[in-house]
Amino acid sequence: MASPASVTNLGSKGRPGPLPTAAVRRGHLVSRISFTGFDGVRRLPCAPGRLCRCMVITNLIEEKGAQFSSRPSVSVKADDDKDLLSKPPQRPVRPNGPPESMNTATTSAPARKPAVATVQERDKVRESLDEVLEKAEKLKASSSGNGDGGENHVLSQDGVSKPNSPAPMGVEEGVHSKRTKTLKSIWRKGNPVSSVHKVVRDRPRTETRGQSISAAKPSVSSPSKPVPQLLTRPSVAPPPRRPVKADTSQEKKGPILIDKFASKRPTVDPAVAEALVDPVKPVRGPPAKVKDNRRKKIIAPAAPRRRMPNDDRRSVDDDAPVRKGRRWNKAKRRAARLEALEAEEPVRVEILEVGTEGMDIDELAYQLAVGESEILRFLSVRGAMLDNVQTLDKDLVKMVCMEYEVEVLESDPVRVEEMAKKNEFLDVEDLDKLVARPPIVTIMGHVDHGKTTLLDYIRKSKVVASEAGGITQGIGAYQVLVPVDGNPQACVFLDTPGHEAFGAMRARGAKVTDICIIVVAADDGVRPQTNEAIAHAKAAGVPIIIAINKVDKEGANPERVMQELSQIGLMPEMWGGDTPMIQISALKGENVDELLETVMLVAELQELKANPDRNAKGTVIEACLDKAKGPLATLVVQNGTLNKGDILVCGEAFGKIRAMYDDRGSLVDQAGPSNAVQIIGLNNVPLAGDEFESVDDLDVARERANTRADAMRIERINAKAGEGKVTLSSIAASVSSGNQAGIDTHGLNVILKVDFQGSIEAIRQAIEALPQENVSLRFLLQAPGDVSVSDVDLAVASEGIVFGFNVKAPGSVKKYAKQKSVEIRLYKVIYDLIDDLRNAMEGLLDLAEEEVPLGSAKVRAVFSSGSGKAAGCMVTTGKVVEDCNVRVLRKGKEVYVGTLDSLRRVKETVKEVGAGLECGIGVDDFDEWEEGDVVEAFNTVKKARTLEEASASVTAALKGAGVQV
Ligand SMILES: Nc1nc2c(ncn2[C@@H]2O[C@H](COP(=O)(O)OP(=O)(O)OP(=O)(O)O)[C@@H](O)[C@H]2O)c(=O)[nH]1
Repeated sequence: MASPASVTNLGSKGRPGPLPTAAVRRGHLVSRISFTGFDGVRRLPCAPGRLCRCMVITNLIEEKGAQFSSRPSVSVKADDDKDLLSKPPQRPVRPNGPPESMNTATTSAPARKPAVATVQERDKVRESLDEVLEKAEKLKASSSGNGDGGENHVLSQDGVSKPNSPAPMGVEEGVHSKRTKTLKSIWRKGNPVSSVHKVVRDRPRTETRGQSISAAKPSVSSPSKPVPQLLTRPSVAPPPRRPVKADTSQEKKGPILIDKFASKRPTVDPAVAEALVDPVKPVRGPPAKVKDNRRKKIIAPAAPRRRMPNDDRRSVDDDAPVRKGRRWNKAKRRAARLEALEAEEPVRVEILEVGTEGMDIDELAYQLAVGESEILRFLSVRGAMLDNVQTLDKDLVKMVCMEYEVEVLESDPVRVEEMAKKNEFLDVEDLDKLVARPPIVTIMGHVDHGKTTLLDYIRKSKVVASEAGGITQGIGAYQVLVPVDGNPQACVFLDTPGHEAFGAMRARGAKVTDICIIVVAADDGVRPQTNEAIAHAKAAGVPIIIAINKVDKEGANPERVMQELSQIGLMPEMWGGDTPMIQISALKGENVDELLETVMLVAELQELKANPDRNAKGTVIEACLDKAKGPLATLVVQNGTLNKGDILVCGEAFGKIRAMYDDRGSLVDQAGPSNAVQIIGLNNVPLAGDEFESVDDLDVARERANTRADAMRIERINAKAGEGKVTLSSIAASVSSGNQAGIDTHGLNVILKVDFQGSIEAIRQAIEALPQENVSLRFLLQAPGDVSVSDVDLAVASEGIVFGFNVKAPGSVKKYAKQKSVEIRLYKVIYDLIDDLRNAMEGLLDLAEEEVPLGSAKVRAVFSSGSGKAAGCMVTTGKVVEDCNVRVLRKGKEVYVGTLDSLRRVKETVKEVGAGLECGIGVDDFDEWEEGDVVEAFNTVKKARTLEEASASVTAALKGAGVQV
């Protein structure tokens, strides 16, 4: 939109030039320019009425020395001060054009009339202008008070009016928010933040559609400065904010001399002038249309003035009168911001800062200056399925950035103190006494993927030769020395408890560890237990290092493994993620050193610390009952120092340490942080995963152990008794409600006591071979140690059976069990235990009915017999016997199954009829005999089923019920 300032500086050819002062004086200029253009050919792309009024008011204000530009005046006048639009003070000016032109209802015709400036009329004009001036001053005062749209402008050094509000008109706010974002997320290598701004601001801008008056303001007010991107559309040049005269004190009010207007004219910015004459932005639509729109508004001034963002575009494109003030509502500002963002020409950043929450795809695309679809395509090639995903997690962002060679900075480095506080083994008092400790590493993974081979290789290659032979295999942990920068550093590896049905124990193992190596065979890929191991490690918040093993094998495909892992949230470092993945051959020892170095690097980043000068705390990683030594427990010290003679509480067990052995089987007196030792002296066998702590005296230890034992007992009884996992049989039960033949479901609660923790795994593995579709086993407790009274209590509460393997049940416990009618079964051989368990499970199964065929007969005639009908048959095979079951088949299809009620031969009732003889057969509830039917005679017997047979019948029954199995 053109403005008074720009108009007054344009010559008749559209170039800057002097304003015809005389015409202004006569009040002609505005109307002439507005409606016929400067030279009578070219029309201004601006609403004439608004233009005229702007000019008059602006110049009046300038004359009065007001310190605000034309914008607030126009804004308030146009929108808020209806008086000015309709009240008489403007009327007297009407013949001269400008004021009248504000009233759109009367604009066009009078504007074309040449005005006759009589003295009287001029006086009237002066009077009316006085009034206008007063109003302008009032409005100025009010606008400066509420800040509404009429942004306060202050004079800069060079006399250029600049907004002193941070975001006066929305678009500037958009710029502001953009800058904030830039600050937060964009960093450029070697550049300070301020230069980042500069880079962003200086980059080339494209034109912005729908640019509003305020959007263009800065380009006018400081044309020599870099133009913010969204402030650039010359063809929709906003009203230039002309510099207001520097010395414009309110007090300096002189008489209003219209003649002065010309001399006060500011010089026009050439860019603005060009914008105004720029032919690429022609006026859209005739002025009359604009006038009509405005007329509507005047007719209904009370109508809501809220406008949609699109209206901006239309009004700017049409060069309709600029709406200001509160019409610049939030929606409008947002629309302007969005448009500006759309129109920006993105420049790829060099460094991108990303938080843990990741980043929206559109934001990432913007920062990388690529299309969203390109990013999505790239990710889908990498195997990431992102349907309906709006936000990429940190790893995906890194991966994409790596592709575009953009460095990623993580915005939230975890401070060691925070980590320390998170670790439950550290107390607040420890924080200022922390020293570095070796990492504790666990190796997990799917069966046969090479865990043991890797552990063996590490053990053989990294334990000092003289010590290797002395390592006690049973301790479940050993320490190796890994050279880091030439210095051997300690690293503790835990023997993992295996996998299969041992999820809970593994979860405990992962909790103890600082780093988890997950072994994935390159020829097999991610398997169920790989997922399980990853889940445990993630749940425990343990960093994961992937060892892609067996790369030496034919068919090895490490890329596929990486792709599979990336799909479950582990993005390889080499793809921009943060999960180290090392390709190794555990068998040949290839790259195992690199794996260990990575372990140490990750450990270093974790800044693992502990306070050795305090009582010991840690976790039991293995426990067993030794016939000679009594309960044995392997402990990992996670904080403090454990000493021989310390009194420990260890889950439900307690006692004084009588002896301590390290991983080489040597007696030791002390174990510091991260050390694993085997101890003797507990009163009972603790559970792997139990936490331990050294306390001051035995009484405290006993009390705490008993409290814990009670709590655990109640927990087991309440939480576990009667609880079964969802199995096929439970589904079957719910589907069939017992109506389907062959489905019978049962649960067997088991309390398993063993000599070693490792035996549990062996027994569980063997038990897994038993089909459990019909009888599900619920292990309420599986622990090392002799059978105790509390085990019997648990069996009572859950109606379970106590199985003991290589353990004893003291006489008092046996007596107690007898009183409570609890069965204790003790075994020395694992297969005996399994066989008995199988028998117990099969004993719960319903007996199956089995058919025994007798013979068959063919129906030759049908005749009446009493109230019903009977079939005259010839026995073709076997025999038909009294009271047997019969099945009637017609053309191969079964039409009846039931029991034979009468069997006759020549009117005589007989017990059986053999092959080759005729007989009469009658069935009570079946009369629809037909010649040619086949009668099959059979008996049924009840038979015990094996678990496998029961399982097969369940499967068949489920299929019959339409359940997919
Ligand atoms: N070719 C090749 N074979 C390997 C490699 N690592 C392990 N194996 C073989 O894979 C098989 C299983 O290895 P283990 O180390 O027992 O696997 P595991 O994961 O410990 O198995 P479980 O203890 O049963 O869970 C063995 O026959 C190993 O010799 C390797 O890097 N290359």
